[in-house]
Amino acid sequence: MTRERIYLFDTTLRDGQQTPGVDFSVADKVAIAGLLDEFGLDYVEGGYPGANPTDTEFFSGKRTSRSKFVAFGMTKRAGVSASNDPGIAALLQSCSDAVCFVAKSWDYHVRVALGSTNEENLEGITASVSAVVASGREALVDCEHFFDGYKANPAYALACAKAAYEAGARWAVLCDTNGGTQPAEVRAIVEAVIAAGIPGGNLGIHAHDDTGQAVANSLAAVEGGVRQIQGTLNGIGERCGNANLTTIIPTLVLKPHYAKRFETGISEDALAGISRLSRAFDELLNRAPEPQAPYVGQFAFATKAGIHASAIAKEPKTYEHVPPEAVGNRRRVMVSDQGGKANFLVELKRRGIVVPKGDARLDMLISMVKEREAQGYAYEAADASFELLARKVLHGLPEYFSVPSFRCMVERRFDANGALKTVSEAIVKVLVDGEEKMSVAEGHGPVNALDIALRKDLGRYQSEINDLELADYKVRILNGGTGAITRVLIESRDGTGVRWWTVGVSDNIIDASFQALMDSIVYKLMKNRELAGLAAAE
Ligand SMILES: CC(=O)SCCNC(=O)CCNC(=O)[C@H](O)C(C)(C)COP(=O)(O)OP(=O)(O)OC[C@H]1O[C@@H](n2cnc3c(N)ncnc32)[C@H](O)[C@@H]1OP(=O)(O)O
Ligand SMILES: CC(=O)C(=O)O
Repeated sequence: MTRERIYLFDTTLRDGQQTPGVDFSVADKVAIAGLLDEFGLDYVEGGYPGANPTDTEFFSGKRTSRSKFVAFGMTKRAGVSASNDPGIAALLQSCSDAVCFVAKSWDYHVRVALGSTNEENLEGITASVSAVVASGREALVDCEHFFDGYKANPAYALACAKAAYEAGARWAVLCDTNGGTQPAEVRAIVEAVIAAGIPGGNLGIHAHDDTGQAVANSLAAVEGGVRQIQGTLNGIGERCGNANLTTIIPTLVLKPHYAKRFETGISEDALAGISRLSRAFDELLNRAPEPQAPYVGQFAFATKAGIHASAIAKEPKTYEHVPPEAVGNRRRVMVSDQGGKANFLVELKRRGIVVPKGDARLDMLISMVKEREAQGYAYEAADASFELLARKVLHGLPEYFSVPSFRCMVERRFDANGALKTVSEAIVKVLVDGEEKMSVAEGHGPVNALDIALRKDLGRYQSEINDLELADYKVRILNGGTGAITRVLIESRDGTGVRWWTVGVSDNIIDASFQALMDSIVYKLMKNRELAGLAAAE
């Protein structure tokens, strides 16, 4: 059976740019366009040339080699010809393969937002598309508010989409701009549009996630007959975001319901890079990846539950809807108070720690983890602290150094200029090879000062921790009041690019931070020895 082609259109660099807090530089856009192009998207929409200097500069060159490079802009204004409209001129001057117009398709918007007549709007669509087609480029029209418009005035919404199609637009894209339409409505309206004469092969869907249905709406539109899907990486976009391509693409490729009927431009090899793509994008945005994201999230194939872990150890398919490797992700079996022996054995084996199921030390480790979790530790979130604890209990771990005492001070005082200032200082005594070293440091806060002092002089280990950096610091108060128990989680990374999390728990936030900082350094020293093929004690 021949499969129909679904075309994938990425609008990360255009609608994604409308996300609060997201502001791409030209260099960011070049890098992201490169990632999308390499991944195999059919269309990469780069932005709005003429709207701002970044986008105009970005469109001064062609930024993709395989994907069609798309410039976005609005249809011409009423009262001017397409050839005299500065917006159209900027689009035609851009180095793009295709132009995607946004056009009103809800008569209410034409009246209120444009202040023009329905006829002027239709004429604007026809003239704008014709100008792009005459320039030899592909034209697309995002029919803004199509579904709301169709519900209010079906004949006019259809007339807008038809004006685009009949003027030669390759795609009329039906947009759920306000994101409130439900999947069954999307499907029924798409079917009505096709019945009215626009072939599904010329229709696209652009869905927003305001009711958490952007992915469902995109797939409902495919069921209805559209053959282009617009979306963004990790679902970024205006308000609640756009349809998430990192969810839609694996679904189309891996789920037989779609894969039997449709093909995309994404190969299975490329799909195995989608988790990396998603994380590289978050890295560029400097934001933490969403751990529960379908397919690509850190927890997408993670299990805490003992009953699940035991079955997964026998046969992974028991609790996995697709193999994690297919999307470049991995299985994680976590240790916590929700886990049994199976969780621990799988996790220990993955870390190269072999222990027989009947070993009494394993029971000791499990009860220690459960006891500590009851006090507030969270080992499923602190992989490195778990490994240190496991190695200590099962095989012993050398004490590379110890900290007999530390002191942190926070002082609020007037400085020499009479300005009120808060100063944090830490003094740490470290014992290395029997020699006591004392380090003093100032920091932005007491934890920062403690961290700097702790890592200032570790004797013969100092050169080994020079590339150690703290990447993230999270504090959680586990019960209320000023005497509350505090959990601190610290993410560390080093020059090899490896990241790890450590945990500390105490009724004192400095003490909890100290535990997590110590675990981070000890883990780094242990990891260095493993990499060098040395015994942990060397
Ligand atoms: C649903 C979507 O996501 S559509 C994409 C939205 N994205 C953006 O708006 C981001 C980029 N936009 C911008 O930088 C600016 O809005 C610009 C440069 C495009 C225009 O700026 P300005 O000329 O100052 O106009 P302004 O932003 O105040 O208002 C938009 C104008 O476009 C008109 N307009 C809106 N949609 C269309 C359309 N499809 N066709 C023709 N005109 C339109 C509006 O009526 C309004 O005109 P008015 O100034 O006569 O009232
Ligand atoms: C065009 C667009 O981004 C929308 O209608 O949502």
